[in-house]
Amino acid sequence: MRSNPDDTSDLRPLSELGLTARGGADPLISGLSVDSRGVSEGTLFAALPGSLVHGAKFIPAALEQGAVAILTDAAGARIAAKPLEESHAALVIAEDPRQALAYASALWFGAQPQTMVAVTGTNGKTSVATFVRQIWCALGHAAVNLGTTGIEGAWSHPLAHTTPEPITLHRALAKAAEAGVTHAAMEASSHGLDQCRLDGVQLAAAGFTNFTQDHLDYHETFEAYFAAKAGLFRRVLPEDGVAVINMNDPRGAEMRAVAAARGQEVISIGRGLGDISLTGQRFDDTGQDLRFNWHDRPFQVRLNLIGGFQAENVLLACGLVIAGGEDPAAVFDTLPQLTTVRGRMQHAATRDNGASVFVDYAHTPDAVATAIKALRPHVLGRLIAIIGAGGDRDATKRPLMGQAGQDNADVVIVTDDNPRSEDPAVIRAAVKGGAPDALEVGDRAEAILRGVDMLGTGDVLLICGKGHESGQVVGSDVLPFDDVEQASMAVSVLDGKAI
Ligand SMILES: CC(=O)N[C@H]1[C@@H](OP(=O)(O)OP(=O)(O)OC[C@H]2O[C@@H](n3ccc(=O)[nH]c3=O)[C@H](O)[C@@H]2O)O[C@H](CO)[C@@H](O)[C@@H]1O[C@H](C)C(=O)N[C@@H](C)C(=O)N[C@H](CCC(=O)O)C(=O)O
Ligand SMILES: Nc1ncnc2c1ncn2[C@@H]1O[C@H](COP(=O)(O)OP(=O)(O)OP(=O)(O)O)[C@@H](O)[C@H]1O
Ligand SMILES: N[C@H](CCC[C@H](N)C(=O)O)C(=O)O
Ligand SMILES: [Mg+2]
Repeated sequence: MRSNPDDTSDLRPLSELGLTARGGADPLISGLSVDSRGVSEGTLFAALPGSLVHGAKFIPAALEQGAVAILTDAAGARIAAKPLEESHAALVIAEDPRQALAYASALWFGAQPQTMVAVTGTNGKTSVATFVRQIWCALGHAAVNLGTTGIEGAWSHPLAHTTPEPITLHRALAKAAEAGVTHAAMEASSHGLDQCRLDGVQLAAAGFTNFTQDHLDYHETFEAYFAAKAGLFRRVLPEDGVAVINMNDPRGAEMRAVAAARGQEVISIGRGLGDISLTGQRFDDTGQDLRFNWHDRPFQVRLNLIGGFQAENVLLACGLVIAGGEDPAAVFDTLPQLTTVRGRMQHAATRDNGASVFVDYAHTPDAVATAIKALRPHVLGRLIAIIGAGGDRDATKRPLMGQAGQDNADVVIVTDDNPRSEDPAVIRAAVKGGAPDALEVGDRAEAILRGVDMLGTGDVLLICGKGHESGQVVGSDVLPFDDVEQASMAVSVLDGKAI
């Protein structure tokens, strides 16, 4: 184990990273990098096949900056054949250099929290990982969750990606372990799985929430998207690991079969079925009461969380914690202590007339439908939904998100959500394609103000899409923007209070 994950004075031979170079070369390595711009004297440069360019194109630059070893694939070795031949750098050719990098990063940084679990699925990963961390903390463990909202809990650290690339991931895990973190729950995004970013993590258990449309811009087909997610059980979770599967999802049985084929123990979750079987759910203003069975033993608990789907996420989280070795009854005892995940069905503000505003991270068609339906039992009057879709992301989901709004809400307002490099009007038009009756208000702050202004007694406004996010990405600028803040400002302005 490295005493300091950032200490590059600690040189180690390439062979200690599980890598074998051509001709038996075994140089001392000072650090790892996937980007030539991060290479310095003694670095192992991983020249990875990219979506835009092959990293091998940057091998000459990496060699010039002092790289002593290159990890790439056969295509990369061909691209940089000449500069490699002229250099003394060790060359490691791997069939899958991304996976080789993941294993090497795990060995380089060494320490990981002792008990780690991962969760995949189109929606619910952040929620499940956060609940797992909350349960572990309530049981007295030093625990973190790692994903879209960064690393949170007993140790915190910001992250740019839901599943960071292996060097960033293992550096963070080593630092967390160093700080005393013993338990970690991480999100396994489909991009992360497809690129083997978490293949070096030692998992005790892995969970599957659900499978619906997202990220077809990257995976292209539903089957490729499912195969990426199935990689968590097919490849990353070891045979003695436990798979925790939501059997209510239409693809749950298929995912269970993937796990069973590896000989993994399965804990199944479902409504009226499975090892943890949800048998009753009663909603009120501040949350819900749940009844469920753990095998044949019934439990009844209070959940201070809004949204029926959060019960599924919580029970999946329980399955993961139990799979990690905790006593089931002790796990279920902690559930009344669970708190709202930031930006997921978060209560943001209340108007003087009693109408409420909620903020939720629904950014897929299924999530929009699920979130609106989840609020319905809490709404006496009209349910108004604000919807937008991100630029430079799966364009085919846009009309489906609009339609999910139109089918389930009483009023829909279509607005902007991170247009990135695209023309926001084009994105809004696509969303409106599925919600022809929607009101279109491009400026998100104005959309929120208009939505709050519509609220009569008993009405609820649901602001979808940005959840915990703190910025609106327009072009390459990130403009400060927070839905919760905007909602409470709108309420203050309209109810005549000082801001
Ligand atoms: C689409 C995607 O996932 N891309 C990832 C991929 O980059 P790429 O294949 O596009 O890279 P490229 O630009 O073609 O370059 C190829 C290689 O050359 C290297 N390079 C490039 C330029 C240079 O000067 N020198 C150099 O060495 C790059 O570091 C790269 O390794 O490999 C890179 C290195 O491993 C990743 O950093 C990068 O993630 C980018 C930044 C990204 O935005 N990914 C997003 C879409 C993502 O992963 N999102 C998911 C969220 C999913 C969810 O919502 O559930 C996530 O887990 O965060
Ligand atoms: N079990 C679920 N079933 C359906 N929809 C859900 C479920 N859990 C959460 N959602 C919806 O998905 C949204 C995002 O939830 P969460 O952030 O937990 O998902 P995620 O999988 O981490 O998303 P991302 O892909 O951005 O990382 C929520 O705000 C809610 O609208
Ligand atoms: N992890 C998701 C987040 C989407 C959030 C939404 N606000 C958007 O920008 O589309 C993605 O990158 O697809
Ligand atoms: Mg997430």
